[in-house]
Amino acid sequence: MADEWQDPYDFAVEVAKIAGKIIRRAAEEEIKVNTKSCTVDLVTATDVRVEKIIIGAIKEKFGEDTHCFIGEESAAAKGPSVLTDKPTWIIDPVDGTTNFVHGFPFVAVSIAFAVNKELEFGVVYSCFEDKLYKARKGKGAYCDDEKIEVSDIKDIHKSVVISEFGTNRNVDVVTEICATMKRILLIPVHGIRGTGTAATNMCMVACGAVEAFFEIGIHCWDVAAGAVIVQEAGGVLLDVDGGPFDLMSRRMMSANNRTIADRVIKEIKIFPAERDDGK
Ligand SMILES: O=P([O-])([O-])O[C@@H]1[C@@H](O)[C@H](O)[C@@H](O)[C@H](O)[C@@H]1O
Ligand SMILES: [Mg+2]
Repeated sequence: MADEWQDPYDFAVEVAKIAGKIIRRAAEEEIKVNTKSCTVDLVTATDVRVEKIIIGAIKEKFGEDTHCFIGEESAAAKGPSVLTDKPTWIIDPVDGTTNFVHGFPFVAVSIAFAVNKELEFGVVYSCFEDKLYKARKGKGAYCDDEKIEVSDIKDIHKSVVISEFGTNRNVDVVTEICATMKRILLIPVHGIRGTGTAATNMCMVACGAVEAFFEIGIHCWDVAAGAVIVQEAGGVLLDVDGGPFDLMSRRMMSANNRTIADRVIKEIKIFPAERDDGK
Protein backbone atom coordinates (compact mmCIF):
# COMPACT_ATOMS: atom_id res chain seq x y z
CA MET A 1 0.00 0.00 0.00
CA ALA A 2 1.34 3.46 -0.91
CA ASP A 3 2.63 5.37 2.07
CA GLU A 4 0.12 8.21 1.87
CA TRP A 5 1.64 10.41 4.57
CA GLN A 6 5.23 10.47 3.26
CA ASP A 7 4.49 13.34 0.86
CA PRO A 8 2.94 15.61 3.54
CA TYR A 9 5.84 14.69 5.88
CA ASP A 10 8.47 15.64 3.33
CA PHE A 11 6.56 18.84 2.59
CA ALA A 12 6.37 19.72 6.30
CA VAL A 13 10.17 19.53 6.50
CA GLU A 14 10.51 21.74 3.44
CA VAL A 15 8.02 24.37 4.59
CA ALA A 16 9.43 24.42 8.16
CA LYS A 17 12.82 25.40 6.79
CA ILE A 18 11.30 28.12 4.59
CA ALA A 19 9.39 29.44 7.62
CA GLY A 20 12.58 29.41 9.69
CA LYS A 21 14.37 31.50 7.08
CA ILE A 22 11.53 34.07 7.17
CA ILE A 23 11.78 34.22 10.99
CA ARG A 24 15.55 34.74 10.87
CA ARG A 25 15.15 37.55 8.35
CA ALA A 26 12.35 39.16 10.39
CA ALA A 27 14.58 39.11 13.47
CA GLU A 28 16.92 41.51 11.70
CA GLU A 29 14.16 44.13 11.37
CA GLU A 30 12.27 46.07 14.03
CA ILE A 31 9.68 43.75 15.65
CA LYS A 32 6.27 45.24 16.47
CA VAL A 33 4.89 43.46 19.53
CA ASN A 34 1.24 42.89 20.37
CA THR A 35 -0.31 40.86 23.19
CA LYS A 36 -3.00 38.15 23.39
CA SER A 37 -4.37 36.66 26.63
CA CYS A 38 -2.35 38.99 28.88
CA THR A 39 0.42 41.59 28.78
CA VAL A 40 3.19 38.96 28.69
CA ASP A 41 1.55 36.66 26.10
CA LEU A 42 3.26 38.17 23.06
CA VAL A 43 2.46 37.95 19.36
CA THR A 44 4.06 39.64 16.37
CA ALA A 45 3.21 40.17 12.73
CA THR A 46 5.77 37.44 11.97
CA ASP A 47 3.77 34.84 13.96
CA VAL A 48 0.65 35.65 11.92
CA ARG A 49 2.46 35.97 8.58
CA VAL A 50 4.43 32.73 8.96
CA GLU A 51 1.31 30.78 9.90
CA LYS A 52 -0.50 32.13 6.82
CA ILE A 53 2.46 31.20 4.60
CA ILE A 54 2.65 27.64 6.01
CA ILE A 55 -1.11 27.02 5.71
CA GLY A 56 -1.22 28.65 2.26
CA ALA A 57 1.63 26.47 1.02
CA ILE A 58 -0.05 23.29 2.35
CA LYS A 59 -3.37 24.21 0.70
CA GLU A 60 -1.62 24.96 -2.58
CA LYS A 61 0.20 21.60 -2.46
CA PHE A 62 -2.60 19.32 -1.23
CA GLY A 63 -5.80 21.20 -2.10
CA GLU A 64 -7.86 23.97 -0.56
CA ASP A 65 -10.23 21.80 1.49
CA THR A 66 -8.39 18.46 1.70
CA HIS A 67 -7.07 18.90 5.22
CA CYS A 68 -8.02 20.71 8.43
CA PHE A 69 -5.82 23.14 10.34
CA ILE A 70 -5.25 24.05 13.97
CA GLY A 71 -2.84 26.98 14.05
CA GLU A 72 -1.86 29.03 17.07
CA GLU A 73 -2.62 32.40 15.53
CA SER A 74 -5.83 31.49 13.67
CA ALA A 75 -7.17 29.44 16.58
CA ALA A 76 -7.81 32.54 18.67
CA ALA A 77 -10.33 33.83 16.10
CA LYS A 78 -12.04 30.42 15.70
CA GLY A 79 -12.79 29.56 19.36
CA PRO A 80 -12.13 26.03 20.71
CA SER A 81 -9.74 23.89 18.64
CA VAL A 82 -11.59 20.62 18.10
CA LEU A 83 -9.47 17.77 16.72
CA THR A 84 -11.59 15.59 14.41
CA ASP A 85 -10.77 12.35 12.57
CA LYS A 86 -9.96 14.36 9.44
CA PRO A 87 -6.29 14.81 8.42
CA THR A 88 -5.28 17.85 10.50
CA TRP A 89 -2.16 20.01 10.54
CA ILE A 90 -1.33 21.36 14.03
CA ILE A 91 0.94 24.36 13.65
CA ASP A 92 2.86 26.74 15.88
CA PRO A 93 4.51 29.10 13.41
CA VAL A 94 6.78 30.76 15.96
CA ASP A 95 7.20 28.74 19.15
CA GLY A 96 9.13 30.94 21.53
CA THR A 97 7.66 34.27 20.50
CA THR A 98 9.02 36.00 23.61
CA ASN A 99 12.48 34.71 22.70
CA PHE A 100 12.01 35.98 19.13
CA VAL A 101 11.08 39.46 20.44
CA HIS A 102 14.07 39.55 22.81
CA GLY A 103 16.63 37.98 20.47
CA PHE A 104 17.04 34.94 22.74
CA PRO A 105 18.06 32.36 20.12
CA PHE A 106 15.58 29.53 20.79
CA VAL A 107 12.68 29.87 18.36
CA ALA A 108 11.05 26.89 16.64
CA VAL A 109 8.61 26.23 13.82
CA SER A 110 6.44 23.33 14.99
CA ILE A 111 4.35 21.37 12.48
CA ALA A 112 2.44 18.18 13.32
CA PHE A 113 -0.06 16.09 11.36
CA ALA A 114 -2.83 13.94 12.85
CA VAL A 115 -5.30 11.53 11.22
CA ASN A 116 -8.17 9.90 13.14
CA LYS A 117 -6.88 11.87 16.14
CA GLU A 118 -3.57 9.95 15.96
CA LEU A 119 -0.38 11.96 15.47
CA GLU A 120 1.29 10.69 12.27
CA PHE A 121 4.37 12.93 12.20
CA GLY A 122 6.04 15.92 13.81
CA VAL A 123 8.61 18.43 12.57
CA VAL A 124 10.34 20.99 14.81
CA TYR A 125 12.80 23.40 13.22
CA SER A 126 14.91 25.32 15.73
CA CYS A 127 15.65 28.08 13.28
CA PHE A 128 18.45 30.02 14.98
CA GLU A 129 20.27 26.79 15.82
CA ASP A 130 19.45 25.55 12.31
CA LYS A 131 18.53 22.13 13.72
CA LEU A 132 15.64 20.20 12.23
CA TYR A 133 14.04 17.55 14.41
CA LYS A 134 11.54 15.16 12.81
CA ALA A 135 9.72 11.90 13.38
CA ARG A 136 7.08 9.75 11.74
CA LYS A 137 5.00 7.31 13.78
CA GLY A 138 6.84 3.99 13.92
CA LYS A 139 9.88 5.19 12.00
CA GLY A 140 12.25 6.72 14.57
CA ALA A 141 13.25 10.28 15.43
CA TYR A 142 15.97 12.34 13.80
CA CYS A 143 17.88 15.58 14.18
CA ASP A 144 19.29 16.72 10.84
CA ASP A 145 18.94 13.14 9.59
CA GLU A 146 20.93 11.70 12.53
CA LYS A 147 18.89 9.23 14.63
CA ILE A 148 18.23 10.49 18.16
CA GLU A 149 17.33 8.65 21.35
CA VAL A 150 16.35 9.64 24.89
CA SER A 151 18.90 9.30 27.69
CA ASP A 152 19.09 6.06 29.71
CA ILE A 153 19.29 7.78 33.11
CA LYS A 154 16.89 6.28 35.70
CA ASP A 155 18.35 7.97 38.80
CA ILE A 156 16.48 11.26 39.38
CA HIS A 157 19.53 12.58 41.26
CA LYS A 158 21.48 12.40 37.99
CA SER A 159 18.79 14.13 35.90
CA VAL A 160 18.16 17.53 34.38
CA VAL A 161 14.51 18.59 34.20
CA ILE A 162 12.97 21.23 31.96
CA SER A 163 9.92 23.28 32.84
CA GLU A 164 8.66 26.76 32.05
CA PHE A 165 6.99 29.58 33.95
CA GLY A 166 4.59 30.26 31.04
CA THR A 167 2.57 33.43 30.70
CA ASN A 168 0.08 33.07 33.57
CA ARG A 169 0.81 35.84 36.10
CA ASN A 170 -1.96 34.98 38.56
CA VAL A 171 -0.18 35.13 41.92
CA ASP A 172 -1.55 31.78 43.11
CA VAL A 173 -0.49 30.04 39.87
CA VAL A 174 2.97 31.61 39.95
CA THR A 175 3.31 30.55 43.59
CA GLU A 176 2.39 26.95 42.71
CA ILE A 177 4.77 26.86 39.74
CA CYS A 178 7.65 28.19 41.85
CA ALA A 179 6.84 25.74 44.67
CA THR A 180 6.89 22.83 42.21
CA MET A 181 10.25 23.97 40.82
CA LYS A 182 11.61 24.27 44.39
CA ARG A 183 10.44 20.73 45.29
CA ILE A 184 12.08 19.31 42.16
CA LEU A 185 15.34 21.19 42.79
CA LEU A 186 15.44 19.87 46.37
CA ILE A 187 15.13 16.20 45.33
CA PRO A 188 17.88 17.12 44.32
CA VAL A 189 18.23 17.02 40.57
CA HIS A 190 21.33 18.21 38.70
CA GLY A 191 19.38 21.21 37.39
CA ILE A 192 16.24 22.75 35.95
CA ARG A 193 16.38 24.34 32.51
CA GLY A 194 13.99 25.87 29.99
CA THR A 195 14.52 27.12 26.44
CA GLY A 196 11.28 29.12 26.35
CA THR A 197 9.79 26.97 23.60
CA ALA A 198 7.91 23.78 24.41
CA ALA A 199 8.70 22.28 21.02
CA THR A 200 12.44 22.72 21.54
CA ASN A 201 12.18 21.51 25.15
CA MET A 202 10.63 18.27 23.89
CA CYS A 203 13.44 17.87 21.37
CA MET A 204 15.92 18.22 24.25
CA VAL A 205 14.21 15.21 25.89
CA ALA A 206 14.22 13.31 22.58
CA CYS A 207 17.95 13.80 21.96
CA GLY A 208 18.89 12.87 25.53
CA ALA A 209 20.06 16.34 26.58
CA VAL A 210 17.60 16.34 29.49
CA GLU A 211 15.48 13.64 31.14
CA ALA A 212 12.07 15.32 31.42
CA PHE A 213 10.02 18.33 30.33
CA PHE A 214 6.62 19.10 31.81
CA GLU A 215 4.37 22.14 31.68
CA ILE A 216 0.83 23.13 32.55
CA GLY A 217 -0.51 25.86 30.27
CA ILE A 218 0.97 24.81 26.94
CA HIS A 219 -1.31 24.42 23.91
CA CYS A 220 -1.74 21.53 21.46
CA TRP A 221 0.25 23.40 18.81
CA ASP A 222 3.22 23.77 21.20
CA VAL A 223 3.58 20.04 21.86
CA ALA A 224 1.98 18.04 19.01
CA ALA A 225 5.12 17.76 16.88
CA GLY A 226 7.41 17.27 19.90
CA ALA A 227 5.15 14.47 21.13
CA VAL A 228 5.85 12.34 18.05
CA ILE A 229 9.58 13.13 18.26
CA VAL A 230 9.80 12.16 21.96
CA GLN A 231 7.82 8.94 21.44
CA GLU A 232 9.85 7.89 18.41
CA ALA A 233 13.07 8.63 20.33
CA GLY A 234 11.97 6.06 22.92
CA GLY A 235 10.53 8.46 25.48
CA VAL A 236 7.22 8.52 27.34
CA LEU A 237 4.34 11.02 27.16
CA LEU A 238 1.89 11.37 30.03
CA ASP A 239 -0.54 13.73 31.67
CA VAL A 240 1.04 15.60 34.60
CA ASP A 241 -1.01 13.36 36.95
CA GLY A 242 0.51 10.20 35.46
CA GLY A 243 -2.54 9.43 33.33
CA PRO A 244 -2.54 9.12 29.55
CA PHE A 245 -1.26 12.02 27.45
CA ASP A 246 -4.14 14.21 26.22
CA LEU A 247 -3.08 16.57 23.45
CA MET A 248 -5.89 19.04 24.07
CA SER A 249 -5.58 19.17 27.88
CA ARG A 250 -2.95 21.98 28.03
CA ARG A 251 -0.72 19.91 30.30
CA MET A 252 1.97 17.42 29.50
CA MET A 253 4.82 15.36 30.94
CA SER A 254 7.48 14.06 28.53
CA ALA A 255 10.42 12.03 29.80
CA ASN A 256 13.10 9.52 28.84
CA ASN A 257 11.40 6.77 30.87
CA ARG A 258 8.50 6.12 33.23
CA THR A 259 10.75 5.98 36.31
CA ILE A 260 11.91 9.58 35.86
CA ALA A 261 8.41 10.72 34.82
CA ASP A 262 6.76 9.24 37.91
CA ARG A 263 9.38 10.71 40.25
CA VAL A 264 8.96 14.22 38.82
CA ILE A 265 5.15 13.89 38.76
CA LYS A 266 5.23 13.34 42.54
CA GLU A 267 6.45 16.95 42.96
CA ILE A 268 4.00 18.64 40.55
CA LYS A 269 1.17 20.66 42.09
CA ILE A 270 -1.50 20.73 39.39
CA PHE A 271 -3.47 23.91 38.68
CA PRO A 272 -6.38 24.17 36.23
CA ALA A 273 -5.94 25.28 32.60
CA GLU A 274 -8.86 25.58 30.17
CA ARG A 275 -8.67 22.83 27.53
CA ASP A 276 -7.87 23.76 23.92
CA ASP A 277 -11.06 22.02 22.75
CA GLY A 278 -13.21 23.79 25.32
CA LYS A 279 -14.47 20.46 26.74
O1 LIG B 1 3.53 31.35 22.71
P1 LIG B 1 4.60 30.51 22.12
O2 LIG B 1 5.92 31.17 22.14
O3 LIG B 1 4.22 29.96 20.76
O4 LIG B 1 4.67 29.21 23.09
C1 LIG B 1 5.38 29.20 24.31
C2 LIG B 1 5.49 27.76 24.76
O5 LIG B 1 6.21 27.04 23.80
C3 LIG B 1 6.20 27.66 26.12
O6 LIG B 1 6.27 26.33 26.54
C4 LIG B 1 5.43 28.47 27.14
O7 LIG B 1 6.07 28.38 28.39
C5 LIG B 1 5.35 29.91 26.71
O8 LIG B 1 4.58 30.63 27.66
C6 LIG B 1 4.68 30.07 25.32
O9 LIG B 1 3.35 29.67 25.41
MG1 LIG C 1 3.94 27.98 21.02
